[in-house]
Amino acid sequence: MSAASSESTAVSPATIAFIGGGNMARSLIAGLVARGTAPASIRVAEPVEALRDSLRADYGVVTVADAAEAIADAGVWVFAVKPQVMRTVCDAVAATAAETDPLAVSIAAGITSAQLDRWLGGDRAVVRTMPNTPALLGAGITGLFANPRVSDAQRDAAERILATAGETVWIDDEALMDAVTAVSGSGPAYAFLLAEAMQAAGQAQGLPEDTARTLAAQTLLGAARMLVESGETAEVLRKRVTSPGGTTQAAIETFEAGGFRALVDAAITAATRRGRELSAAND
Ligand SMILES: NC(=O)C1=CN([C@@H]2O[C@H](COP(=O)(O)OP(=O)(O)OC[C@H]3O[C@@H](n4cnc5c(N)ncnc54)[C@H](O)[C@@H]3O)[C@@H](O)[C@H]2O)C=CC1
Ligand SMILES: O=C(O)[C@@H]1CCC=N1
Repeated sequence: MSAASSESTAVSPATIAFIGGGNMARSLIAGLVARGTAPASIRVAEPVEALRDSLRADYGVVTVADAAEAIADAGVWVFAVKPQVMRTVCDAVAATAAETDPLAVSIAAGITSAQLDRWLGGDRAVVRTMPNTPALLGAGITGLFANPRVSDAQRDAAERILATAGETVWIDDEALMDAVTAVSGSGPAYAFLLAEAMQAAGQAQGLPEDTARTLAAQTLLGAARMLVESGETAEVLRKRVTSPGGTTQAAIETFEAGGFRALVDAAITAATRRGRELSAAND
């Protein structure tokens, strides 16, 4: 199949090409198909055969080994590869981008819209996004930034794709996308770390492993639902659990004395800095 279709009319704005069919692409594809996007309108370029096979088997999407085949007739290209290979991947498809003028959507940490625009040959419509893994359940959140070349229709198209993964929030200042990455892109891992630590501490107090795991997981789920559904702040909800002189106060004072807030701040600062480093290191 030719990489660059000479007939631009063959390009469909409704056809979505994923370049990279790994974990995050799989989550987004699951959301798109579950919410009604025709699998035949989704192309996935993924070099690993086993991943291609499972995407085709699970979602009925069209899978190919090479990006050139996936992008030929697609109006939207979703770049879902690691930041470290993004430049090489863009170089390989830049000539087609110049011919077909697609909307380029990236989910890569760190990589800026200006880099993507430049690597795709310049004057390209680019939406830089940062989803997270709860996308797999439609319970994710994605930050999005559009460069000035993106039309209203393309903005809507990007929003529709990422909305299948959960909530969306547009960011006007791209410099803040590294902070979005640090808070919500990486954030599920922080919740899982807390769950691991709560489970281990519960086991250390004598609880059976399964019981400790269920107690920790269900507690995080319930607390997260209260945060989202009650309309109250985390501080108010925390104080309501904390009876004066009670068990929670004993725990919270221990967290505060151990520098919990400063530690979270340092962690999110480190993740934000790493996003900037990924941009510079892969330019
Ligand atoms: N894992 C996460 O929680 C999140 C990841 N991201 C971003 O998503 C991107 C992908 O991350 P994951 O899905 O976790 O990684 P992954 O490693 O699971 O997926 C990347 C896929 O790209 C494929 N690939 C490599 N070279 C390719 C090429 N030339 N053409 C087509 N495919 C190629 C790989 O075989 C792999 O399957 C990264 O840029 C990451 O920053 C964004 C939000 C959250
Ligand atoms: O750790 C990472 O670099 C990616 C981006 C956000 C979540 N995972």
